[in-house]
Amino acid sequence: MTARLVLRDVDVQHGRAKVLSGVSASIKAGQIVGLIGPNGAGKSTLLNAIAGQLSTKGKILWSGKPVDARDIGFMPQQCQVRADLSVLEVILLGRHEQLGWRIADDIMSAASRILAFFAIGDLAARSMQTLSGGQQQLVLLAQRLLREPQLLLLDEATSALDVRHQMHVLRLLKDYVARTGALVLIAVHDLNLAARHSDTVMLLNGGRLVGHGAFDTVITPDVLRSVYGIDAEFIPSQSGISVILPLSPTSIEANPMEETP
Ligand SMILES: Nc1ncnc2c1ncn2[C@@H]1O[C@H](COP(=O)(O)OP(=O)(O)OP(=O)(O)O)[C@@H](O)[C@H]1O
Repeated sequence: MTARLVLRDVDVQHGRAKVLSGVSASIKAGQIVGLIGPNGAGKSTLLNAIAGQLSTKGKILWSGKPVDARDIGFMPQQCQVRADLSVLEVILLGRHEQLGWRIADDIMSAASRILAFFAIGDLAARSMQTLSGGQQQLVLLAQRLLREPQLLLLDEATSALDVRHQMHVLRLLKDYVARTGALVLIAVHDLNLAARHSDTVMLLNGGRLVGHGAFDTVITPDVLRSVYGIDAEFIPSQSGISVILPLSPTSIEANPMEETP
C-alpha cells in the first residue's frame, strides 16, 4: 500500500501568535509536493512541525504512525556546517548511525555515487568552509539523500543554486522519487519552478492551507491577486505549462496572523 502523510488539524503557536491553524491534508507518497505561499505564510513552520522540531496540536502521521526521525531527511532553511570538515566527511555524516572506526564499503560506494549524481566529485576533499553558498547547499542536499529517506523535507533547498543546478537537482529528486517511492515536500518561492517540477502543490497563506492540488488548479490570476497581492500574466509555453510573469504588486499588507493574538 502506498505510504501517506496525513495532517489532521495541525496548529502551531509561537507565544500568543497562532502561526499554523487547522492544517489538514492527506498526501500520497511517490510525488514531489511544492509548498508555496508568501513570506510568513507558514511553510517553514509546517516543515519543522512534520520533522518533529516544534510542539504541535493535531495529528501528523506517516503511514498511519507518528513520524519517526529515521524515516525523514530534513533540510531546514538556515542550514550550514560550521565545523572544518571536508565535503566527503559531511556527506558520510548522512549515515552517521552506521559509521565506525572503519567505514563500510557499501557506505563509501553510496557516498561516491551521490557525489557523482550531484556532479560534485571534484569537491570531495575540499573543506566545507571554502565552498560557495550554492556548493554548500548541494553538499547538504547530497548528505540528506545518502540516508535514502522515505520522507524528504526541504526548505528552500535550491534557493542558492543557479538555474542549471536547480534543474539538475529537481531532476535528481524526480528520479529519486521514481526509484524509491518517497515523498518530497519542498518549500519554494519561485512559482514557475513549482509549476514545472511539482506533481502537486500546497498553498499556505496566513498559517492556513488555502489550496492543495495540481498547480494550475491552485494558482489562478485571482489567487495570485488575493494571496500574493500581484497581477500576473499567464503565458502559454511549449511545455504545456504557462509561465507566470508578475506585472505589478497591488499593496503590501501586514501578515494578518501576526496582528491577532
Ligand atoms: N520562533 C518564532 N517565534 C515567533 N514567531 C515565529 C517564529 N518562527 C516563525 N514565526 C512566525 O511564524 C510565521 C510563519 O513563519 P514561517 O517561517 O513558517 O513562514 P514561511 O512561509 O516559511 O516564510 P518565508 O517564505 O519568509 O521563509 C511568521 O509570521 C513568522 O514571523
